Amino acid sequence: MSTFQTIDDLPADSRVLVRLDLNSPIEDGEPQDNRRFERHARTVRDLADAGHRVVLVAHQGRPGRDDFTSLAGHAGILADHVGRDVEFVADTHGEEALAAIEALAAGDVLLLENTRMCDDELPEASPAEKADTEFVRTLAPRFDAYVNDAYSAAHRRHASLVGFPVALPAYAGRVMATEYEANTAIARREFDGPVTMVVGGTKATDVIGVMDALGDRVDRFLLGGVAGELFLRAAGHPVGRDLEGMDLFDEQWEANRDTVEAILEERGDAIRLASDLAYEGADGDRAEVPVADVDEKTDAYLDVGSDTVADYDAPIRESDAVFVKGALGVFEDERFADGTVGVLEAIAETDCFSVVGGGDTSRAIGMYGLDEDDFSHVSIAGGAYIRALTGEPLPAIELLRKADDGGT
Ligand SMILES: Nc1ncnc2c1ncn2[C@@H]1O[C@H](COP(=O)(O)OP(=O)(O)OP(=O)(O)O)[C@@H](O)[C@H]1O
Ligand SMILES: O=C(O)[C@H](O)COP(=O)(O)O
Repeated sequence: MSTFQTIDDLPADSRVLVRLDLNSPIEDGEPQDNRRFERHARTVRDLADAGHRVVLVAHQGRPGRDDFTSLAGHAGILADHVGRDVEFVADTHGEEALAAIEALAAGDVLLLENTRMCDDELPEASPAEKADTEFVRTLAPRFDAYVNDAYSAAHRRHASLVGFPVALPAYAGRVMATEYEANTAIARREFDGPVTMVVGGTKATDVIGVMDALGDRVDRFLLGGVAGELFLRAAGHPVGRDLEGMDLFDEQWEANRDTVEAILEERGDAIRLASDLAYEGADGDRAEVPVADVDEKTDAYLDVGSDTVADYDAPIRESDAVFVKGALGVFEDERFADGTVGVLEAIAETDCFSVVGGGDTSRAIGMYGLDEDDFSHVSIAGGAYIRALTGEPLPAIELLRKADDGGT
């Protein structure tokens, strides 16, 4: 039995309310196209092609932040990916929204306004409390079913994520089902051979928490990025100097020092640290230094070095599964992309099960001409991916699961 009821199980001619995650980078006030649109388009297209009436809800940013804006621009980008019109109404659940929902014909697609513009959406609360908000009580009776495709927001207990599945029969969309299967594979430990995790990026506290929680479900951790330098510090090397204007190292070092030292002590054999690092030399070019030669914290290291890339190659090729969380360097700058790209290339060349997660890190695949099809799964989730890796239940997903068990 599959974990969820999916959109393939929907009764014919349903009126469906569909939660997507279209949260995107905003530049000059406009949403920027990204993988989320492309992935969700498949769910929307399949629902519309099946003749359902499709109403979409999604969020953008948070009140008080620069990226908190209307979904008007998102509708056009989504329409291009779906290959159908996506009507937009600048209302979440008022008269205008209700009239537009009422007017839909079979196969029509309508996007409502940013859910976070509705006061009932954000404060986190229990599913029962969220189901009892005016937002959910007003919209739910207009639909036959609720579809959750917003895997990457499933760690939030917001009305559109946990309220509607209490009020309506709930189904998983294509993105939800695919992301769930791939990202929980490591927690379910469904591999016979070695499992490797590549750990990097700037959110050291998050990834160190994952390393701690995963314990021996992972055989080898290959480290880089900020987390990697914190482990090198714990091993006695004076690294971890911030670029001007950043505070990535000292605070995260204080917060994680005990955990890092404990992991090194307990799982030292499983941890591979960089043997060399790259920095910006006096002439502006990439320069490298063996970690053993670093005796003063004078340079900001922006990538792992070429010996490290070579060291990480064999463990990747010997693995049954490789999970990536975070970049090994500042790959946005071509001079410091070797670590991230080298590791991704090695993974792409093997036929192991591979998952690349994190919005930033997965951008490197397109930037450096790698083929997404060479990876088993490229996740569009950030916080939800981190939690899924360790098997932590995500509230919105638990509700879909209960629906499959016949509960509410
Ligand atoms: N040594 C370093 N110093 C500063 N930044 C670094 C370093 N190594 C990697 N990075 C940065 O880490 C970023 C990617 O990691 P991040 O922790 O943001 O995670 P992500 O998992 O890709 O994304 P998200 O969690 O935001 O979806 C890249 O943008 C890269 O520039
Ligand atoms: O972009 C994301 O990671 C998700 O949409 C969750 O957004 P949030 O962190 O603002 O809740």
